[in-house]
Amino acid sequence: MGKLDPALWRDIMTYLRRRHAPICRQWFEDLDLVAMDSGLLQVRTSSSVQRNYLQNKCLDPFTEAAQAVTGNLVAVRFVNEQDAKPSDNGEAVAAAAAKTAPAANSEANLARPADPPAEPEPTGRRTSAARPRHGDLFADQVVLSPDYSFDNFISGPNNQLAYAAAVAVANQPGTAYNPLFIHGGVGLGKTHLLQAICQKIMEDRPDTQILYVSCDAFMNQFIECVQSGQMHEFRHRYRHVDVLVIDDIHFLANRERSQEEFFHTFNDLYQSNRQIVLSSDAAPSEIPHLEERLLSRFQWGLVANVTKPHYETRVAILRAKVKLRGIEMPDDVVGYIANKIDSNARELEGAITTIQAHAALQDQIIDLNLARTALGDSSGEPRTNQLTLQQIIDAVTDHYNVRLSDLQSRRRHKSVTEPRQVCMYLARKRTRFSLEEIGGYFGGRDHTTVMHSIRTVQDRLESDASFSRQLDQMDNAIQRSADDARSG
Ligand SMILES: Nc1ncnc2c1ncn2[C@@H]1O[C@H](COP(=O)(O)OP(=O)(O)OP(=O)(O)O)[C@@H](O)[C@H]1O
Repeated sequence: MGKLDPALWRDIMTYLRRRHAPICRQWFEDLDLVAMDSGLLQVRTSSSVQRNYLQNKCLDPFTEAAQAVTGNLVAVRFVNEQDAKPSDNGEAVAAAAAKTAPAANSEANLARPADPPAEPEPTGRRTSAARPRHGDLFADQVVLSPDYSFDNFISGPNNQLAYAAAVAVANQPGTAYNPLFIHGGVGLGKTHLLQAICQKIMEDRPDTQILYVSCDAFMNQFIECVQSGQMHEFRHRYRHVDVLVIDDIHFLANRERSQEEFFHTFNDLYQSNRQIVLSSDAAPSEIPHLEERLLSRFQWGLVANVTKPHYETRVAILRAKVKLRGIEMPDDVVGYIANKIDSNARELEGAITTIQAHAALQDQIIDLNLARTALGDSSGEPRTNQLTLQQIIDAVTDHYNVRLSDLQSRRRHKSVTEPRQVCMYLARKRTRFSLEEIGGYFGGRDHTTVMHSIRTVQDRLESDASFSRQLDQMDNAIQRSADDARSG
């Protein structure tokens, strides 16, 4: 084994902070360089969650840093105590699965007595801990983020019930609230709470078998298993766990066969007191075309809503995120961001990333001036690349030859629904209006309808080249009119 130069790790960390600041976290300080042998650099982490996260999300920057600092073609591998001392008693092995954008987050902690101990591959993108049991069938797994713990969650009036219920479920899975159903708009912490539940249970009860998947993964696996005659494997996977966590369950809307299968999965788990945790962008009663029997089951336990954070909570979230990243941000900058962005925590985080990137590029400390410039309003004016809703409406109504009053009406004919959906999609993409605001403008529709419209357009863009060209034309027309407005 090669002798370890103590400066090596320090230099790697310095390189990462300079070149890859957004990925750096305070908990990186707990990482340790344990071996450097035959071109393989081993970094010890303090948990399997950290190990899987780093191996899946941060391998490239760490490898780049290690190669830049050593000048050699080294590979990096993340390990933890369990890798050093493999267990043979069939204890739980963490397997990962979650919603990094754009897919949903989900992590599994599957007990697999017959499996070998988890050992990440040095250069692979997926840890063997995340290796599926049945070939590639269950491979669409994502990774738990060490950031998404209860300690890092800010509880406020907007999420108190959901937070308290999540903690109760994590402390007593299967007995506190079953199912726990958390719903709310985008970026409001639903996935964070789901992952925090998983991590707490993994810490306190390592033998618990947890399966955490996105609803998309559930449905895709179901379809594949039906087609390949592997329903036995599918049912074994979903019905032999202690805790089943499914993110974005609203995707079950309109999916009759998936709903049917989920109904039986639910019953099986529920009847044997196993915990079910679900998240959704809408309350059970607002999920379109959800079978009555599922609707009532979703309401058996606790339904908790998360809403937009108030100013004080936004400030606290910003402070927590800044601390997690190990950066300095003066109070006036925190206050400025909290004032400017009132939509959701994801956007608050995005603002921190933008400001951090500006500071790194200009090699400056973060202050109010830099924050204002970074967020695009040094003059106090709205951002220049921001479009107005009217510009979008003009382009879309021109293209489809419809009137705004049609789009705002209750009419559901395709000649009206398509331009309405396109308007909602473009409004969400090109303006800062919230889902609620957009829905309100287009005939008092709720945010779930807007979400549904956006998804419909996105799906079509992927499968219909002619539609995609038309959307490009409208987008170009909108941009031209915005350019004209600016120059005129
Ligand atoms: N109360 C909170 N405290 C700390 N961080 C939060 C809080 N709410 C949200 N966040 C952070 O905001 C980001 C987005 O949260 P998350 O992914 O959980 O949202 P979501 O409700 O699942 O949204 P979506 O429906 O779009 O998936 C995450 O980084 C999360 O840590």
